[in-house]
Amino acid sequence: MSSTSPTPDRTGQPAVVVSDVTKSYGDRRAVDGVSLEVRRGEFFGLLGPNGAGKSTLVEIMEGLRKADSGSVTVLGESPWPRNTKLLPRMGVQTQSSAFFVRQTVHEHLRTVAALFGADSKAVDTTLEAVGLGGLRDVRVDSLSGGQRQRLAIASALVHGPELIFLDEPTAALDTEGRRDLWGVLRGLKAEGRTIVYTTHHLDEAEALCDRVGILVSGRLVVTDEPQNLIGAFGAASRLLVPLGRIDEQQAAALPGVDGVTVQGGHLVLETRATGRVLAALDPLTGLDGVQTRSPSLEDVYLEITSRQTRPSLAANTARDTNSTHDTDSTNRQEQQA
Ligand SMILES: Nc1ncnc2c1ncn2[C@@H]1O[C@H](COP(=O)(O)OP(=O)(O)OP(=O)(O)O)[C@@H](O)[C@H]1O
Repeated sequence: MSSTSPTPDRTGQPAVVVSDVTKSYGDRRAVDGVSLEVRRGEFFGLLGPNGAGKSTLVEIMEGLRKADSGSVTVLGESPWPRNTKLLPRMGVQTQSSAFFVRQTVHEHLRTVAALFGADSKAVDTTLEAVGLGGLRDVRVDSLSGGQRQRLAIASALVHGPELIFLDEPTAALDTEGRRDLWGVLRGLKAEGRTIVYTTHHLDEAEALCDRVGILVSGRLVVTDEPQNLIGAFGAASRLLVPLGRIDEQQAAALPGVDGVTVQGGHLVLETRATGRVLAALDPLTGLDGVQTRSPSLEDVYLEITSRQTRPSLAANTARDTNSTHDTDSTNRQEQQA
């Protein structure tokens, strides 16, 4: 999208290195000993429930907040105290991005581009990319919430930064706007840029991210590729059987079925042995109309976050993952056990 491609990295250093970072607000521990690395060119998603510490952690990486302890390196530099050398190399969209509200959309973005010494031609291409081309002459204070969000994203991208931080960039967007932004983000990754973003949309994280990290109560519980997490946690598949074929008790008694619920017009059979259950269903009901749903990142996320918030299971997860720090895939087998 941008005319400026990121300078190829010849150092082999990760884009971001976070080591044992801690941050409290009063007696509330928002980030609790987090360590992680984001590789150059990687699309990294930070996931977690409300209040888990995602924004605080991202703002520490961006140099907008000071960690209480631990260290952070961004593109080989410390982002704190405010490091002006990093500003042209980073794009930042926060949940409270500031705007020049009396300017038009185009004037606003031109001002932002000028602050970074960016090419003014990038203003038009960036507005088009985020779907604001038709609103260039509208005043910022007349924009809807979703349109402002697009402008905040445009403001983070207009100077062609090599590392982009986006905090819930699709939160206020409609379905079409979300899908459009996915295209923009994929384009940025294809240009070799590194993206660190937070989201509550698990389908989006699964579709876009090379790796995700899940934060719960300030602690990084796991970090891995979405597909690896789905495999490692052995989340259940679902078989949807039209109602009236078999009853709940019969379904629950089938070998390999872990649970049965009724949803809409279907019995939903949870299983980690799809083939066995299909083989058992076939002689009873036939397989016509039976649908199979594979486990998703959302299933794994719900399993991990509920384990962490239920004390007895949290103890198991802490033991299984060996450490609550950057576990990556190394402990996958233990997690499964
Ligand atoms: N400026 C602040 N002053 C005091 N407490 C804060 C401040 N910012 C965040 N917190 C608290 O720190 C914790 C982590 O907040 P943070 O915004 O980082 O979480 P989050 O994961 O980004 O949440 P969300 O998904 O709701 O945006 C929360 O308990 C929040 O109430």
